[in-house]
Amino acid sequence: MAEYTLDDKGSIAFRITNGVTGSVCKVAQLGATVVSWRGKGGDERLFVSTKSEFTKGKAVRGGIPICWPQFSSYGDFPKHGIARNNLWIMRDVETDASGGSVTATFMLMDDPEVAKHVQGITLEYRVTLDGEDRLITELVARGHRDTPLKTTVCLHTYFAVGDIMQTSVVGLKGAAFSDQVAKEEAEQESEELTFGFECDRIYHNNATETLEIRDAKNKRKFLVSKSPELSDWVVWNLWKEKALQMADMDDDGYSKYVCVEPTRYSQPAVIEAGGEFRCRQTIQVLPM
Ligand SMILES: O=P(O)(O)OC[C@H]1O[C@@H](O)[C@H](O)[C@@H](O)[C@@H]1O
Repeated sequence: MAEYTLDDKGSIAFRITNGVTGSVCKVAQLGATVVSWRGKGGDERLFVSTKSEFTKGKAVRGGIPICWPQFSSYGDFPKHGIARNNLWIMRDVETDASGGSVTATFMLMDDPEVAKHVQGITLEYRVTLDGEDRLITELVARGHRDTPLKTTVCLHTYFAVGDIMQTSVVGLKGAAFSDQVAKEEAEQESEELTFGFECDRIYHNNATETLEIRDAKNKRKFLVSKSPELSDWVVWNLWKEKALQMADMDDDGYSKYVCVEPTRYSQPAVIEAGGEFRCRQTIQVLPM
């Protein structure tokens, strides 16, 4: 089931409910950003800063912003692209009675702001609450233009954690990464990546399909998986000092989230005329 609702700042959002599992998510019209995902018991799984503005032209600070057609500032598009801060429409909702899943499909609205940056691409986003209480988000970009478009992409998920000091990311031991804070290449030595500092890392060309986020304070763990089209993992927490400087982040916001982001960065995707690019993340929450 899906219904219109308002997000926290009074702008339009869509509430999607899975009647079988009891899970509910909320997708803002702004950026088709999934801004809430709760299980049957009401536990919130995504972090959203209370200072998020929810206005066109600005991304939501939290949830799952879609960074497309560019990850970060690496290219000619605005930082993290134009999908996250423009308006989307909900196209339809399908319920798969046998599998117990519900999928809402969103389309990026073709308005002048979008057309100013990229033309001849249809962008579709499918948000599924499946029968096993998983959240699946899939982005599909279809080309109908004469020239191919080179893109990078990132599903920039802010996971809600009880305390960042009791949080770790597991599955990256031995992985090479670009440290965007120290501006150097490094390799992860430990089994668990723990926090206590500004962390901004691109684990490039990393084929690990699933990472585990241990949220010890909430006694739960997230399993986050990426489809093979997403070649990289990004892990980001801005930490104390930068949280104070960031206008749309709560002062203590850094302690309540970790971003683990399935990303396509190392080798940009090329969308040919008549072709498409598809990528997906799947998230599950388990007790710990
Ligand atoms: O402030 P923004 O544009 O939402 O970006 C947040 C962060 O997003 C991460 O993906 C980047 O690796 C960081 O470098 C960046 O700071």
